[in-house]
Amino acid sequence: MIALSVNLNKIALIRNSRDTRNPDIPAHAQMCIDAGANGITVHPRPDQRHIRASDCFDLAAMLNVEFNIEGNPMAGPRKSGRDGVGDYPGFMELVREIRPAQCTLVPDGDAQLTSDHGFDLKRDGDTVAPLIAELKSLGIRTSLFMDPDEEQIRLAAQTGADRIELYTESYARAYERRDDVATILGQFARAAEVAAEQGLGVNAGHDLDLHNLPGFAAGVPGLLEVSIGHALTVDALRMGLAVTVAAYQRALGKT
Ligand SMILES: CC(=O)[C@@H](O)[C@H](O)COP(=O)(O)O
Ligand SMILES: NCC(=O)COP(=O)(O)O
Repeated sequence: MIALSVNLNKIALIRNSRDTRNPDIPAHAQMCIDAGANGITVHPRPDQRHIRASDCFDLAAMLNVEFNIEGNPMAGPRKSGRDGVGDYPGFMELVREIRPAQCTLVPDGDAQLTSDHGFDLKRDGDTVAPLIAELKSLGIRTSLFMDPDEEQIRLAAQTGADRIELYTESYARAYERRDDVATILGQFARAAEVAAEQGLGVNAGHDLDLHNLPGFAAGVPGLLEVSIGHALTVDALRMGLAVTVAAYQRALGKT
């Protein structure tokens, strides 16, 4: 069974466009859970453009499903600069305080529009490994955001991480273009096989949607979890959140 973890970033983006709590983040997390979501994912960025540190505490207080916090482990403290919005404590500090079920480390720069690459562990492996060890000592499952690159995935295993999250943008774009989907999907399937050989669990995410998800779920062996937010939120504008979450579960082959 592939777990569906709903990413709430874009619901928070709407909330931040007014000085209000509407849409209420914990309430929408609960709607996702009531509709069958297996987990909730957030990506608190230093500029708090969408998910804020305070949201992470609010969610941690009410979630009864797995909580996955994603972000750049090197992101330090940042003043919010906005009345009524708390400061960003730094990614690792936030995770240390909350101790979510899972933490997915993502090598994002502050200026990025969105996550757009996996780790280069040839360069950053020695930096990442002790952070992985600390998170595991806190009882947090660790995952590294990775491109479907066999060599990099082998390096991911050497960091001591529990899982990788395959960065699925290249698959989503190939699917849109209807261009060489089988070849790209084969790269992800091989990457998942290498991960499993290395003792790593396999998650996946970024630009997965109702159209490309069934093929990915069927084509990538041993997939444990997908985290989906952008397309799911857009679909929810059309179909409603509960109906949309159920549709994504069906796209994962669950009835
Ligand atoms: C790591 C990844 O691909 C997503 O989890 C990320 O959260 C997307 O971030 P935005 O929602 O800020 O685009
Ligand atoms: N890790 C991927 C995620 O949480 C959501 O990515 P997206 O569906 O918003 O592209």
